[in-house]
Amino acid sequence: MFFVSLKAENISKRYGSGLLREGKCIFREVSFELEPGKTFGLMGPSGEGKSTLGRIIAGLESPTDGAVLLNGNPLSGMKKAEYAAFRHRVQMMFQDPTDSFNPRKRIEHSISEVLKLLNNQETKRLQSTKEMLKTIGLPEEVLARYPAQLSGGQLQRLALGRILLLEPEYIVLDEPTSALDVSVQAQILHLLKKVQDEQGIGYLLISHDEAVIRFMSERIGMLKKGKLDMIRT
Ligand SMILES: Nc1ncnc2c1ncn2[C@@H]1O[C@H](COP(=O)(O)OP(=O)(O)OP(=O)(O)O)[C@@H](O)[C@H]1O
Repeated sequence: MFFVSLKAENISKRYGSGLLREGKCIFREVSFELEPGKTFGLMGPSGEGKSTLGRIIAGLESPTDGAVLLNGNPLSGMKKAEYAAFRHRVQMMFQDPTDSFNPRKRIEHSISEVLKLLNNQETKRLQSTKEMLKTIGLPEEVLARYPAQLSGGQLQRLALGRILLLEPEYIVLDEPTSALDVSVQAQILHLLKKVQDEQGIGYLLISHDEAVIRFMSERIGMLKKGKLDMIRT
């Protein structure tokens, strides 16, 4: 895989600003870089803007100032098709896996929706699904179940598996284990590490849990009082 860098450059975010109002500045001039196969851990107290920063680097929200750069190209200057490709390459995984699946549909439906987006043939779809289930360590029986018939850990594995079908280069993991029992948290973290080793995906890991961040991350930043301080470089 060739080196694809994803950078936040002097990002500031203000909510509620307009022509006449300054608004509330959440953070100011934050810069950091994600690299393939590595994890940047983002920690900090609640409400300091970790999730906002994650959404900005995933292209789901715009910064008030500064830029998100993919291989040096600003996201804000991308054409529609380029932006769609960016959104494919940079995925997001959330805290509560039950929110990631339609409760009224069997798991196989949610998985095949993603595969259809990729325009794969039926046989290729079947093969990708089987390989994905092997990677995340779940049996094929789960496909016939409804989300409520699976545990939080199993659903979070599937949420990751569904993202992996898109072959992303980066994943923003927003508190990926916070909704899970302690015993299951470690399994998910180990799975994330295994997948990263095998596929070279870069992670932005957001967590309020310092132990999780320290276990997973090559580099660590603390977002506090509107600033990002590097704790491990
Ligand atoms: N759309 C919005 N409009 C106005 N303010 C917002 C909006 N989204 C977030 N905020 C505010 O921005 C701040 C940062 O929120 P954010 O969720 O990014 O923090 P966080 O560090 O991820 O917190 P937590 O760990 O509790 O999720 C909060 O004060 C929040 O109220």
